[in-house]
Amino acid sequence: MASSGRSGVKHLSQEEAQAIDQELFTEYKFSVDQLMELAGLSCATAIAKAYPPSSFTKSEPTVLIICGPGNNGGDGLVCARHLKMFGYEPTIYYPKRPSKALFEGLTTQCQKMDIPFLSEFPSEAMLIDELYGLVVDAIFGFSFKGAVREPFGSILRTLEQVTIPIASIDIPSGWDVEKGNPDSLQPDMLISLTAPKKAAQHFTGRYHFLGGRFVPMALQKKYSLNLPPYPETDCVLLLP
Ligand SMILES: NC(=O)C1=CN([C@@H]2O[C@H](COP(=O)(O)OP(=O)(O)OC[C@H]3O[C@@H](n4cnc5c(N)ncnc54)[C@H](O)[C@@H]3O)[C@@H](O)[C@H]2O)[C@@H](O)CC1
Ligand SMILES: [K+]
Repeated sequence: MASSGRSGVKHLSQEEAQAIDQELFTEYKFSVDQLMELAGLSCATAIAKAYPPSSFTKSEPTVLIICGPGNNGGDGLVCARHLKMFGYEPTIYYPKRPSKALFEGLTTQCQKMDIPFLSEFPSEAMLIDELYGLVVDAIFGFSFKGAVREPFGSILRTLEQVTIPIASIDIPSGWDVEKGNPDSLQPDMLISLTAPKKAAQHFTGRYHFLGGRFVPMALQKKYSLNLPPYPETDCVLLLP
């Protein structure tokens, strides 16, 4: 069933999100690297708009980025690299790394840019609040299904306790892609890539951005995305 939010933009089911993703690769011949770069850049840009370095109360604009095992995690690695370029101090936690050239390359790029990778996740939410000004949740995106498996269950339980803002990439992790999850993370920011997923209708944080300005018009029309126009050359748009 079609659904749309206040802006009139379509909210996608899990199946539709995966179908558009596949079509971008198979019919439109984009590569994953290309779209991941644009997705990650959108996320870093949205973060820079909502939380400029000058707004951080810490002496440095420190950001903890938690990357999951799929492409959502890849978006997080790209986002970290751009945040560093924008003057932030990102730190990455990446516990489950796929052995694929794409992810290995993105990891090396971050390492060579002196972005630290934590070997263990902070055991207490209080430690995260003390050390960082923002958390980026790049754990799960639109392919998440079922009950959360470890080590991500305990990571999410810790994140539920932090008081600093959380910015979620594409889906707040632990949320059902269509139904949401009132008992899991409640992020302050959501960056919906391509188009919001149905779960975004349960988002109550301050900033809902649309990002990933790469969907060709014919594909937007085929899926009736009804995307609002992005301003000028911007790669992100703040939704009402
Ligand atoms: N088409 C698009 O719009 C684009 C999507 N991108 C990103 O790609 C994401 C989708 O990526 P993927 O399809 O790789 O999937 P995800 O990154 O959503 O997650 C899949 C991974 O999570 C694991 N997983 C799934 N359910 C789990 C559970 N219950 N407990 C523990 N682990 C679980 C899977 O085994 C798999 O390793 C999007 O949300 C978006 O962030 C971008 O990279 C590029 C463009
Ligand atoms: K996420």
